[in-house]
Amino acid sequence: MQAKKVIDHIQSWLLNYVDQAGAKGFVVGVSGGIDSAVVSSLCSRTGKDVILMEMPIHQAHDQVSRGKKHIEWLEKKHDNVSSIDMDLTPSYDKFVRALEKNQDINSHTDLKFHTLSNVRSRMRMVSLYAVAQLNSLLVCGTGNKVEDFGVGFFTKYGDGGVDLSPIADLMKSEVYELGKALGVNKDILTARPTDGLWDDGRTDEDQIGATYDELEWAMKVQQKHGDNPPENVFENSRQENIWKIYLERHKANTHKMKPIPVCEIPKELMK
Ligand SMILES: NC(=O)c1ccc[n+]([C@@H]2O[C@H](COP(=O)([O-])OP(=O)(O)OC[C@H]3O[C@@H](n4cnc5c(N)ncnc54)[C@H](O)[C@@H]3O)[C@@H](O)[C@H]2O)c1
Ligand SMILES: Nc1ncnc2c1ncn2[C@@H]1O[C@H](COP(=O)(O)O)[C@@H](O)[C@H]1O
Ligand SMILES: O=P(O)(O)OP(=O)(O)O
Repeated sequence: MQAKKVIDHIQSWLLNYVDQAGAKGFVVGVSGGIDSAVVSSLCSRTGKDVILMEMPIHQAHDQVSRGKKHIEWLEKKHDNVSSIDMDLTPSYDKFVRALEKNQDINSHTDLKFHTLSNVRSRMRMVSLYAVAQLNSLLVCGTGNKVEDFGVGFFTKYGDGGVDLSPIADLMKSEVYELGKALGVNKDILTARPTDGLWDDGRTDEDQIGATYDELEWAMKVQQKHGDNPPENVFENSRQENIWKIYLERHKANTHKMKPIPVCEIPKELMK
């Protein structure tokens, strides 16, 4: 990949899109992870208004401080960049208490944590859109190709609810390459990817059972062979297992990758 040229390409794409939309710039949630670090850096380079939002919800300290450091770096470097620190923890806690009054969430621990992880992501989406509308900005997405079109590892209408998606045609390893070329700091480049949505601090790899490199490999297998690759594609049992993990997630999450189904009314019923 020609990283510098890809950066210029995305920068022009962002500029063209925001201009034709008649918006003033972008709002980006910054988590301390690589995807949001790269997207916020790319948006900052456009010269348009950029608001970077840090939105902790019972967040691990290291994630918050990586995010803050990155935001400070971009604010120093670019006059068009400003930031908002919005602690969503109290609102989230209130929401959980209200939910508990109406739903028995405590008897299904796994389902409770899973559900609430997605609530966190959706609360951030609500906050990003509020700030976007108040400032005539667009909500810029941070999903990469493996998350968005491979395993569907994002929250529907949470971090998946965005206006435009500048890095969704790049594999995770390519996002790291851009990160290096953009000068993103080492703490972010070496942090283990995590959605930061779970109190026990589990990483994406802990959740999925495969690394992003492994998932990338599986996605390439799918691109080449479809959903039924020949046996000889797999060199060992680990590869067979990764393929199973990948395909299962891909199939279960296909609904997130397509427009929502609309019930078409037969013409004869409309007469
Ligand atoms: N980028 C990241 O790393 C990132 C960000 C956020 C979340 N995550 C992770 O992603 C996962 C998201 O959880 P999820 O996928 O269970 O939640 P989700 O809310 O994204 O998707 C599940 C919901 O989709 C709907 N749905 C399910 N099947 C459907 C179908 N066939 N057609 C239409 N709609 C359907 C239902 O409303 C269901 O509750 C979690 O594990 C979370 O930790 C990762
Ligand atoms: N703590 C956070 N502050 C701001 N924005 C955040 C935070 N955590 C996540 N985000 C945004 O959501 C996407 C996806 O997050 P994952 O950590 O991959 O789940 C992230 O890129 C931020 O834009
Ligand atoms: O989306 P981010 O920025 O949180 O990156 P990662 O998923 O690598 O933590």
